[in-house]
Amino acid sequence: LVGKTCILQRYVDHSFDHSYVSTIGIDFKVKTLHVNGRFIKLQIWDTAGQERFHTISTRYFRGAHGLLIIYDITNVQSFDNVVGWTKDVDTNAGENVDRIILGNKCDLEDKRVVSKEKGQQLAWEHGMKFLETSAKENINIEKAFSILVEDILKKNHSNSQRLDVVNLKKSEKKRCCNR
Ligand SMILES: Nc1nc2c(ncn2[C@@H]2O[C@H](COP(=O)(O)OP(=O)(O)OP(=O)(O)O)[C@@H](O)[C@H]2O)c(=O)[nH]1
Repeated sequence: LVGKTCILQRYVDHSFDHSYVSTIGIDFKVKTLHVNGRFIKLQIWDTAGQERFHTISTRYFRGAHGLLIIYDITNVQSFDNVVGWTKDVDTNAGENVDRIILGNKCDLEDKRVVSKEKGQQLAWEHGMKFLETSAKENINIEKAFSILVEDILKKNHSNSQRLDVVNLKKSEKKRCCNR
């Protein structure tokens, strides 16, 4: 519910849909970019936020070049869950995988419960980049992806035919006693 699907829709389809349809399992969209005279095909995976899909989601970011880890600035639980996700990412994604933390729904300033400083601090502690975004108002969505793509390209993936970017929506995850 942090807005993963909306962020992807805003970035790829340039639209925002108010109706909410929970992602089941996994979904992806493709976007082609023209960077430095080359065409880059981005495959962006949208993983389900619910705990019952956790294993699937984890499996999908193993092969990724970059990860967006997203919370909702109006939901403190989603922010706490990002901490859990960063650990999962450390375990399952390679060290070389570029990561960015996004605090989404920044248009809802009156409902904010997570300060921008808290988000920046968390990202800094994990050596990640950070942005506040709004899929609804189209704030920093393009920028988030272009920062990630730029970092990926810098990291010598330039010969790769395929760049997979996982849109990690872990933030709604509920921690379970047997994990
Ligand atoms: N105000 C505001 N609402 C947003 C924003 N992004 C998403 N939403 C709303 O938040 C709800 C959830 O959005 P989704 O993109 O479906 O969330 P999700 O993280 O993909 O959810 P799951 O697929 O269940 O994991 C929807 O009702 C959206 O309209 C935003 O930037 N601002």
